[in-house]
Amino acid sequence: MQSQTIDIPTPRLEIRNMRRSFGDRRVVDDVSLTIQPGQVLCLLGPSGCGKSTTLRMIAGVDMQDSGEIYVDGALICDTVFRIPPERRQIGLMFQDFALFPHLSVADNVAFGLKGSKDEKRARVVELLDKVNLSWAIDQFPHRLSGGEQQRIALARALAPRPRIMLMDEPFSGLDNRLRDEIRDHTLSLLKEEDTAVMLVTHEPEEAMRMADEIALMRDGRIVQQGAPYNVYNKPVDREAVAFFSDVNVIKGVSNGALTDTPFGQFLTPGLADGAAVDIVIRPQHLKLDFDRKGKGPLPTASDGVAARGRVKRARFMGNESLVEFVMYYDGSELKVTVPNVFLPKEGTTLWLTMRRDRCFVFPAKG
Ligand SMILES: Nc1ncnc2c1ncn2[C@@H]1O[C@H](COP(=O)(O)OP(=O)(O)OP(=O)(O)O)[C@@H](O)[C@H]1O
Repeated sequence: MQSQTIDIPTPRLEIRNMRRSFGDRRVVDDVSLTIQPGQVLCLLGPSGCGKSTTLRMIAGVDMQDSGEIYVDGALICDTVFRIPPERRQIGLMFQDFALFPHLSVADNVAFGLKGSKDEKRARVVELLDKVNLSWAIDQFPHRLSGGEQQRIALARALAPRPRIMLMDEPFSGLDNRLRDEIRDHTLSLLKEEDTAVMLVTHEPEEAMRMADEIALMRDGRIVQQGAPYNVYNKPVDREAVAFFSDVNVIKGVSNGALTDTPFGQFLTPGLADGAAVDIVIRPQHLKLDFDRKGKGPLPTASDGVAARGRVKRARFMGNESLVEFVMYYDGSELKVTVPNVFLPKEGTTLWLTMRRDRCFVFPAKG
């Protein structure tokens, strides 16, 4: 019988079982990740969960208590062996990207480059062209806008052709108007250069926009990892749902693998009788319909189940309206977001329709 070999590409970056404590507090707890060339992995999590510490250890400016770091399959750091930061071929970009104020744009971009004067100049010209700032080659940083300085910092970080790019909230200093444009441009440039990217952010929207893969971090651990679609649509727990958007939590108690809710009975298999249940749904996944003399919509099975609620408050939020309800069934409160302007009066009765496949069922914590 012939044996088959499966060709698994060597990751550009692999970290295994990384741990780091400060005092008796473990801030990075057994973190393992891989990134392929040309792939963007977003390390996403709330402030203080250990993202930057993870990044600093990979960059070599902090040292893990245990764990290993490999680049293209070769060990670059464990607790005994350590290649210094400047020899790791890792590019860094932080929110405070600090260009050298006394150097021209050309000299800033050429700063980490080796080779002849002509070779350096050619690379500077190539990169400034890629970030659409060829015209600024002889300018000094203070003459440029925040967005332009950020693009120069990107060119500087990419100039030595790093094998890996580590980015810590690199866009958070930019105003909203610029941010999306610069994010998209940065992303396409990083892909073009085939760099493996680890981007640290606490903003789910940024991670969804930039990432091929999201690693969701909480209290020093990776709690979930996958493509943005999967992390958003198959969250591991209630906190993971809530990290991406506002949520409604319908509380219930499982009995005979069923839980009563304003929307009828829900299947809650695998839960013991008497177990507390959280049924979680995002406000944008509830649909609204008008009340017709006490009667609501007649949804098909795929539309879900309808229940009556009374408007408690409605607010216009810019792109959408947020309507808060008190449910007739049990007085529980639910929020619904509706595109554009929809501001029903307080006390109006409306029907909410909930699709079961949009809900997440978790055992309640605590
Ligand atoms: N050198 C240090 N000494 C002591 N504690 C530290 C040190 N560096 C980080 N910490 C603590 O470790 C925890 C994780 O910090 P880290 O900067 O990795 O979090 P983060 O997820 O990047 O947060 P943020 O998004 O706010 O930057 C924090 O509570 C921080 O105060």
